[in-house]
Amino acid sequence: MDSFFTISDLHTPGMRKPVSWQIDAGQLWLLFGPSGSGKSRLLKAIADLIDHHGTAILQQQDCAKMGAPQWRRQVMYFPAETAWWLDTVVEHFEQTPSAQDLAQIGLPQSILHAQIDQLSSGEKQRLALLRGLQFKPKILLLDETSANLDPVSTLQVEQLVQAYLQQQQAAAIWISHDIAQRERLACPTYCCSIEALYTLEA
Ligand SMILES: Nc1ncnc2c1ncn2[C@@H]1O[C@H](COP(=O)(O)OP(=O)(O)OP(=O)(O)O)[C@@H](O)[C@H]1O
Repeated sequence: MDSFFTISDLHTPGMRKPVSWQIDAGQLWLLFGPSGSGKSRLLKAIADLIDHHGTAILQQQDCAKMGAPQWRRQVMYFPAETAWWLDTVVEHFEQTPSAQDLAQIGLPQSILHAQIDQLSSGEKQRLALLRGLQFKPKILLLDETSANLDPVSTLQVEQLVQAYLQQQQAAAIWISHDIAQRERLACPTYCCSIEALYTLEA
């Protein structure tokens, strides 16, 4: 049977070795490793945001044969530092999130009309996640998505991601330095150090 998502010999400057990886629908992988070891570069290469060698195939669709914007909507990178380009929160959404959508990640409805430059980094990370999920990506590439959050908000974000993966039969790679989070979210099979990926032969 064809695999859901396969990367083969993926390599870019900043990564020590090419990486190959097979990921099934519904899986949530926690990726960890020392600072500067290439975790973010790997996720950016998977999302086709930076020049790279190797292949990435999602449900038999080859990244190399697809336009970058279309690929990035399906294989979506959520950076640690979120990007905003308009004045207020609501202007960045295709569909205005409901009060319930916001409440599930601990945010009030009034935040929709807040100025972007008045938000904390943790508020921006949660809003960026909500915004990205509206595009229904099949692969979430989460770069320290809860690093700026308090414990309650962290749990809310974890629940949102887990529910999304089940509902949409999507998959995620989540970079996290938080050992407790790794234990909560991923059974050992789905927890992986970048060094282990580097040692696997393609
Ligand atoms: N354009 C580039 N060309 C070559 N190397 C780069 C480039 N950009 C970044 N690097 C280097 O790639 C290495 C890996 O960076 P990366 O951001 O992937 O690390 P990381 O594992 O995500 O670290 P952290 O946990 O601190 O976020 C770093 O040494 C960085 O300096």
